[in-house]
Parts: sequence; C-alpha cells; structure tokens
Amino acid sequence: MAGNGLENTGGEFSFSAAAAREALPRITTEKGGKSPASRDVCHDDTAPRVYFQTIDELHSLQKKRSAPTTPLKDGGAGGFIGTSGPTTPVAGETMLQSVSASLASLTRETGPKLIRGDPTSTAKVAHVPQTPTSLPAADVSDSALKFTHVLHNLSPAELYEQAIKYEKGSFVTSTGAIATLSGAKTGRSPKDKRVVKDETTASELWWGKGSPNIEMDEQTFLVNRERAVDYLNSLDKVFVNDQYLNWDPENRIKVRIVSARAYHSLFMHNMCIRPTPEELENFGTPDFTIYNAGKFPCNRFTHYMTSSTSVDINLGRREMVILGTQYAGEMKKGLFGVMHYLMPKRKILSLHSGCNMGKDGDVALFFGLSGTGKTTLSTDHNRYLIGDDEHCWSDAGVSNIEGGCYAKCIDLSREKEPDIWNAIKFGTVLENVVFDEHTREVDYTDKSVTENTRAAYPIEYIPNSKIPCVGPHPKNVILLACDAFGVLPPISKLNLAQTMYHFISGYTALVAGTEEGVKEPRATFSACFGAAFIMLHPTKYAAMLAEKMQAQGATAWLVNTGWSGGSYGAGSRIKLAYTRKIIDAIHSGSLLNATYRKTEIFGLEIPNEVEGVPSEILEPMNAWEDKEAYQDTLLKLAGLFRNNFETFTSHTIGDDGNLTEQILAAGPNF
Ligand SMILES: Nc1ncnc2c1ncn2[C@@H]1O[C@H](COP(=O)(O)OP(=O)(O)O)[C@@H](O)[C@H]1O
Ligand SMILES: C=C(OP(=O)(O)O)C(=O)O
Ligand SMILES: [Ca+2]
Ligand SMILES: [Mn+2]
Repeated sequence: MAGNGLENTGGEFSFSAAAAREALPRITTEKGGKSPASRDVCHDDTAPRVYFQTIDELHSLQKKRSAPTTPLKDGGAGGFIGTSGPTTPVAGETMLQSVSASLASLTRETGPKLIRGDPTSTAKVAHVPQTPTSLPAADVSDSALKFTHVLHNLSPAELYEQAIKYEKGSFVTSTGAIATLSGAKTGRSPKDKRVVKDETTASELWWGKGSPNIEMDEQTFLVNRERAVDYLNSLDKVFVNDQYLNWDPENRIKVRIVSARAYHSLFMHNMCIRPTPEELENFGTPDFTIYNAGKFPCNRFTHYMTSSTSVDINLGRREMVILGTQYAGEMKKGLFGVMHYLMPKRKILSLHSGCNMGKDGDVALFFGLSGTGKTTLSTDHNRYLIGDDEHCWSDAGVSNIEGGCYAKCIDLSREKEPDIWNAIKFGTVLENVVFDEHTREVDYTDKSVTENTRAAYPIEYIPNSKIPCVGPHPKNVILLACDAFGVLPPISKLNLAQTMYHFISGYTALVAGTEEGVKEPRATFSACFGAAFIMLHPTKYAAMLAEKMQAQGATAWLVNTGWSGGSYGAGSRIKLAYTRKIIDAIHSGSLLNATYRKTEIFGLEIPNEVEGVPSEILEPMNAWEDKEAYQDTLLKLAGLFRNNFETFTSHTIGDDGNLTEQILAAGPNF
C-alpha cells in the first residue's frame, strides 16, 4: 500500500507521513511572517498555501459545500458522498426507503437496495437496509442482490455533468443550454398510449370513438410495469425527481419521476414545480409515479401492444410506465392527462391553454392545438406570464400546473421572440437541434433531426413571469386556430354557444410535415383543443367552461394564426406582428367597442378595424384574389366541421338543454 506513497484512510487518499519525509524539501522564497502589504510587492506562486496539501484537496476546494437540498432527517448513514462524484443532495433514509418501495418488483418483493449518489464515486457509501430483509430463497435472484445508485433531485449543474459524461449527443451550446437528442422518437406517440380500464375507470372515462383512451387491462399494465422496473433496477443508477404539479397550494399533486437519463431528469426539473429544500424534506409518499424506461422497448407479444412503444397510465395505481420512447414530452403530457382526471373530481377545470395577465390583473387564456401559438402569444413582453400550456380554473381563479415552458424552436428568431430566445441559456434543455460543432451556435432553421425542435426552461427564465403562477378569473378566452385553408378571419368575437361549439370541435389545420409535394392543409379536430390528454367526455369539460365563463362574464375570441389571402401555397401565414396587435386589442378592451359584421356560413362577428392591422385582411374573402376558390374552400372547411361534430350531436352539455341546442346551432350554416 505504501509503495506509491498513498494510503487509504477510510475512503480518503492522502500522503503518508513516510512519503512526506522522503520528498524533496520545498524551496522557500519567503521566510517568517510578512505583512500583507509586503506580500503585494513580489507575489509568486510558490508561496506556501494553507488551504490544501494535495491535488485532491485542491479539487475539493472547487466545490463549496452547501446545505443539502434535502437535509438529513434520520441522521443515519449521514453526510455527503465522496468528492469525486457529484455532490448529490442527500435525502434521509426516508427518501431511499420510499424510492425502494417505488421500484419494488416481483423479483425483489421489497424493492432494490439503494445507494445515494453516483456509482463512479470512490468514496464509501452507505445504503439503506431492507425492510424486511428475509426474502424467500426461491425469490432471490442476482437482480435482488445488486445495488442501485439513486440520483435524487440533482441540480441542473450536476445533471449537465451526468448527461455530458454518460449520454451520447449531449453538448453545451454557445449560450449555455444543454443540447440533447431524444432518440428515434422526436414527438409524442398517441397511438401507443394506453389507459387501464378497471371497474372505476370503465364508467368514469371517455372510451370508444374519438377518445384518446385506448384500453389496457390491469394484468398487462403490470407486465409492462415489471419490464420497466426490472430495466431500471438493472442499471447502475437511476434518476429520481420528487416535484409538484399545480401552483394552487390546495390542489397541489406530488409526483415522482424515476428515469434512466439525466436528460429526462433535467427536463422534468424544468417542467414541474421545484420543491424548496424544506418541502423536499417533508415530501413523503408521492401521489403519482412515472417509471420512464423509454430506452428499453416494450414486448410486442404483450397483449394490447402494437409497436415497441408503450405509454401506459394506471389511475388506480397512480402510476405511469414509459417503454420504447425517450421523447420527454410524453412525461409532461402524461401527467397532464392525470390532472384532467383528478381536477374535475374536485370541480376544477383543467385546460390545455397558455395564460397571462396584464398590469391591471386582467387574465387571458389561450387555447389551441400544437403549433397554434399558445407558447408564443402567452409569452408577451407587456404582460405577466402565468404559463404556456397547462392550467387549472377553480373557484379561486387560474393556476399553472407546471413550473416551466416547452417552446418550439424551429425558425426561432431573436427579433420576433426575444423572451424565448433569451430563455435558452444555462439550465435549458434543447431537444434535437443542430449546432455548429466548433462554436456550438444553434441553427434554429435546421430541421435535419426533426421539425419539432424544442426548448424546455423553468418559467422564471421569462423575465416577466408571475411567480407564484396563479391569477384571478379570466377576462378573455382566446381560441387559437392555425387555419392553413386561409378562410377563417384573423379575429372574430364569439358568443357563448359559438365558444362551446369551437371548444368542442378543437379545430386547426397545419400543413403536413416536410414531405415533398404535400401542399394540401390537413384539418385536425381535437376536442377541447387537447383530445389527446382529456380523460372524461369532452362535454364534461365544455359544461364546466360554459359555467365558469358565464359566472365570470368572460369574453371569447377566435383568432386565426394561420393563413390569409389563400390556402397554404397561395396565401401566406398571418404575420406574427399582426397577430400580436390583434391580441393587444383584445387585452386592452378596445376590441369590445369596435363595430362588427357577421360572416357567411360560420356566422362569426368580425371587427371592421383593429389598430395596427391592415383592414383588408380582417375579412378573409377580401384578401383572396380568387373569390370562387375562397367560397369553395370555405364550404369544404364547413363540411369538415359538420362531419366532425356529428359524434357530439346526441350529447347534452351541462344541465341546460337550451344551451345544448344553441351549441348545435352555432356551427356552420349552409
Ligand atoms: N401569426 C402567428 N401567430 C402565432 N404564431 C406564429 C405566427 N406566425 C408564425 N408563428 C409561429 O408558429 C409557432 C407557434 O407555436 P407555439 O407557440 O409553440 O404553439 P403551441 O404552444 O400552441 O404549440 C411558433 O413557432 C411561432 O413562431
Ligand atoms: C408538448 C406539446 O405541446 P405543444 O406542442 O402544444 O407545445 C405536445 O403536444 O406534445
Ligand atoms: Ca400543447
Ligand atoms: Mn406550446
């Protein structure tokens, strides 16, 4: 041991006394105690240092010891793990026991043996003893004997290091964000989403035609759960995030995310609400747990599986399992689905919307399908951002469900979207972007990996975000549609029945991907502007929205952020600057006082003037050169709306039969 002059003193390496004696005497350039002033005269590096004796000690100085994010509760195994691994925020044994219980599988029964911190750490680490420890001999497998390291609520800096060290494709960009690849899947996989149908959910949830809830049975869920948990347990280390959803303190939900990648852990760190050290210490048992084994496929021979990807929600067990996709948005939107189940039970409406608030406390909601402008338009330099994507509307007002934003980056420009641009800095996860290999400058126009490039950042990265992310009742409800047919007016005012009609329809039409030759816009109807995430029948949410809007006297608007002057190919997308002017006029209240005329077929009220917007574009037909083509396209779209609404005509909305009739009459007339 003494051969190299080093010896192990209980996990710490240091020079032995013998080695020090054999070493050459140090050359000294200073003698005795000199005054600080004289030291300034000729400063040289060989001056004796008092702070460290070894390189290891020097390195140990670089990392200042901080209070652990999770203070030690049980005193037990105590202290930080070794200095060569990340300075893991260490929770007490309670946390490890709780995580061990989360990871319990049939091969282990009691859950894995867990160790805090990174497996590369050289320091001796303590583990939590199992309770109970006596497994029946038949159940003992190698898997039951190994340890798993837990990286619990690491900081962004620690997660950067983990990602860069161990996850291929992780790089720091020129602005300090971390670029990462989500793998083969660069978007959500709604066709692979399954929801467990049990006695309760069979009657409570929306099943069948049009529903996003494709059923799976409890047994199959357990098969997938075991596959995911066994995969996670087979790893040297897992990441565990304990966080919150919903800024309304009375309706906050505790979530735990167990994942295999630092990318997933940092993504959720940014997207969920981050607990304070005190909150983390008292976190206790989570209300809902995600097992993200997305690096590992599901077994296609499993009942109900149609591909190697499976995203499974079990509301009874309060668990979600992810297999075969590493796209991080699955976690965020999976939890959103859970909120769409839990919140209505408490008479709280969950909304797929952005939300912001003016200086006078006027709140606006922005509904819309992906790509219609929720994130872009709710991030408004003149207003406080409450959230960009998921909200709750209770009797007390609105609250954001999340702690971060998830912005599209394709063609992002500093000029048009400065706040989002500036949020892409240290801590931000940049998914699937392309950057210069040397300067690490991101090329936001590059679609080589995917068109769905994304940035996930904590909401406080937007300078005028409102923390806590809550606000009073909404004054304006803005329905966004990106109409690539180019026939919907850029702005129209809706009555309540029209609002419900368009909310239930959930229309947008985007241009199909980047495939060559695809010029025809594709209409999408997604109930409540988020059919992929709702759990109950759309009319349940619609009834709640109608009731709340009536009670609060909110005004609703339909804003087309899509094409004008022709469909995709002939016309052009409405300038973001014009849409912003339209939104400004809604917020300021000036649009309420405008004069309106009614459009044919859709019966929408369009203003004659909006400050800062050329009046010619307000009436869509004016902007089209070929009036006949306009009429044909308008009729075509009206037909698509009518077909889509057929499934809803037999439903009553709320207790008010009157409103239901008005809603049915609020669709296109032709
Ligand atoms: N007139 C417009 N209004 C809103 N967004 C626009 C407009 N023109 C172009 N865009 C672009 O469309 C995209 C809207 O996407 P995003 O705000 O992320 O939608 P969502 O959050 O609803 O999914 C952004 O990339 C934005 O820059
Ligand atoms: C993250 C998503 O939201 P959006 O595209 O609306 O921003 C999504 O739908 O997966
Ligand atoms: Ca969305
Ligand atoms: Mn968005």
